[in-house]
Amino acid sequence: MENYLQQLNEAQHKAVINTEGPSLVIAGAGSGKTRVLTYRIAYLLEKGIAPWSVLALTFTNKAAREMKNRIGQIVGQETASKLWMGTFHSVFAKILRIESEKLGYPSSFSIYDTADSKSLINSILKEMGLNKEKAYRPGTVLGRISAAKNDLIIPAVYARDPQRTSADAAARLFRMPEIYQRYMRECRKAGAMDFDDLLLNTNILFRDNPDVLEKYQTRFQYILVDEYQDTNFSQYLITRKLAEKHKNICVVGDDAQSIYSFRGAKIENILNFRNDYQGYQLFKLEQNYRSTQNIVNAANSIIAHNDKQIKKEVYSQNEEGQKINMFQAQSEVDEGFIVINDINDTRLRNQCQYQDFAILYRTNAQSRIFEEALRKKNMPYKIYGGLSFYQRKEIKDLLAYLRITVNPRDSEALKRVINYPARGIGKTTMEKIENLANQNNLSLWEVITNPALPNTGFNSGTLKKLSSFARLISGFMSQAPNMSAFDLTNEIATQSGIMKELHQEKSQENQTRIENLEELFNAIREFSDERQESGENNSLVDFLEEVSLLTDQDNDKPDDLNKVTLMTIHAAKGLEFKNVYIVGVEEGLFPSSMASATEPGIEEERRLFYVALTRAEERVTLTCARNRYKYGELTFARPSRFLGEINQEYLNIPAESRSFAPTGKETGSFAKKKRFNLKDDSAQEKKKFNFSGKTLQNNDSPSRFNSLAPGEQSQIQPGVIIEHERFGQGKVLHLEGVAPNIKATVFFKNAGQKQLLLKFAKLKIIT
Ligand SMILES: Nc1ncnc2c1ncn2[C@@H]1O[C@H](COP(=O)(O)OP(=O)(O)OP(=O)(O)O)[C@@H](O)[C@H]1O
Ligand SMILES: [Mg+2]
Repeated sequence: MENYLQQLNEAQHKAVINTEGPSLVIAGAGSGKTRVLTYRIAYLLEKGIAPWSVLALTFTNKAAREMKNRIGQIVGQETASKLWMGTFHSVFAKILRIESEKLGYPSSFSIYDTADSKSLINSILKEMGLNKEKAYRPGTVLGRISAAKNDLIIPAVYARDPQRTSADAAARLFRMPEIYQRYMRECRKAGAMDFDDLLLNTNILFRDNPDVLEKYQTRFQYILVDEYQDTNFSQYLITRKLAEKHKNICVVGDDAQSIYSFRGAKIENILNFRNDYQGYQLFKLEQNYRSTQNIVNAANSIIAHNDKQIKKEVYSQNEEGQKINMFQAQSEVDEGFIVINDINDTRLRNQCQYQDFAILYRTNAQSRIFEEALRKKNMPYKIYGGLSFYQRKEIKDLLAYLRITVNPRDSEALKRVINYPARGIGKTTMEKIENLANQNNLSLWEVITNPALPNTGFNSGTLKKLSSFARLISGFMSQAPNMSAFDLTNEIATQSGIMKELHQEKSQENQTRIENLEELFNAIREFSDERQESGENNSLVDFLEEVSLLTDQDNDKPDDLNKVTLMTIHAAKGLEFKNVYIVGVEEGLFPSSMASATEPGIEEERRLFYVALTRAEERVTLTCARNRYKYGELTFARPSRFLGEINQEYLNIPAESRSFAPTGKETGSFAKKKRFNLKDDSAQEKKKFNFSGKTLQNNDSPSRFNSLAPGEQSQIQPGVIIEHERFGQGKVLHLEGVAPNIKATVFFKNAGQKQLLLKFAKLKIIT
């Protein structure tokens, strides 16, 4: 057997073999947290713990797959395949299917994706006559419902929660409680759960069924969670409940990499851990194995600008490595070419593979420029997120047929295909059916198949069309139990008329669609075979579940190996690449303009920047553009404040890009100044963890007026109210010049219009 324990340093080794009781591993990026978790599981299995009594929760399915694979190499794949391992959503979806009856759901419940949820919200808004109101955008409404669910606030409580209702009132969303209530009702009628329901319903299941909770508490002797800093309250509570009995819970995380608070992630979960599990063991890992010294130091220097963090240091004993490169391009198109050319040069010079390169951006929309440049150069690439394979129209159409076959009450799926291919079931008919469904508290399917339907005023032509659709679906339903998922899908593609429809008009577009559907058949076959081999469930329900729970990191196909990777930084969490390009490092883009308004927002963006930097093993390149199109208009872009915040020692700035040389006072080496000081349980340490405590608040500075730090300078934007040491309060009118020589024109109430050079002016930002 492989001696994997030798592949650990002393601190990691300790964290692996001390398996009993609660453990907290908090450590910086690339220090082997995921490796510790992986080897800890291998170690447990080797000691004879049954794989099905281990529950391991990862942030993506891909991470789970890789971890399982690695464990399999040590203890045998068969044993590894029996672990309960996956994302929160996929593991608890599995448990919910087993226990669905207790919640009044069918075991083949559908999982609504974001598009389904938005479409449902749209219908609800329409019914309530709110669809023309500007405040009620489906995305906004869904965001609020999602936040409520992840805080375990159900509709009845929502309406009584003053914090929520007053926030809604401020956003002019007065009818949120009712929308939320209706949304829940519709999902239930449809036998569907959205992503957040998977967690909420798990909590409800455990709350209302002590026997069920006890069963899983007993089963899961060991619970392990990766990326703990990004769990939300709902997830936190699930693990806490499950761990109550054995208390063998090990969580690993890095507060500096918490980047999902916009989705409800709570950094406080780490703090709660300390309170919930008295006598827990704390493990700290200090050595980064991933990156060069230069990259680690640069990353430390940037995260040091955040107030709210658990102080810790990470060091690398890898090579010092080269400095971080920076390029400022004229335009976004130039940025694309600079990056692609640099990838090509580096690949040839350093004999790298395409797969050694990643281009990371803040928003999906930035990918297009790089895709075009890569295509022009004939370089292979794979792109994550954005419009993934499973979001294509033809794929969603066929999947919708599969969904209603396993759960005919799935109204979003039904709406999608009842008239595709065209069957003459028009909008008016659908509106009537939806009304009937609402009035009688039924799903659309229950209306269509209702014996009383002929008495509701439809003409005989329409009735015929509806019953022929119902017969088609019923046919699929009765075939389903006797057919493999693959054969059934083929059958449905033909009998539904989708294939005929696509073959009828011979266009390039339709040809591509047919190829995509064939790809879907392949995916189903692969899924069935793989699952069969490992002895896991491989029904159509399981396939649909897997597809609906794919994350941005998951569309990695085996043939996708030697390609340049394009992804958002959020999706890059946990991953590593030899060469990393962080692009669009500009104010308003990164940090994003939405986040720049508040200090917590900026801190989260800074953590995101830290995550981006620490993905790299050898080389980091930062790029920005002078001009960029925004909403169809060419705008002047300023380099990001983050460029000024990196300790200059670690940067290589070409002469033509000197304009963003940092000017701030933060040039001392953070790495040398501060040692890792996360000590176990000392009173002083507790204080540091207390985020609301004084130690982490920086608002008691001695003088009221200082020159602005480079980070703050970029908060000075037209419209911002400032207070000047001598001139008093004034409003910023406009800015000119490039950092660090930005001049602001300000109108002061008492002193009139003045021009200030921001790097010298002694100011305070008021709003
Ligand atoms: N003791 C070690 N010896 C050699 N390589 C190691 C050691 N520990 C970890 N590594 C390697 O260092 C890299 C980073 O490890 P890992 O991904 O586990 O870190 P992490 O703390 O989970 O990072 P992140 O914070 O990005 O999630 C991996 O390539 C891993 O294989
Ligand atoms: Mg990790």
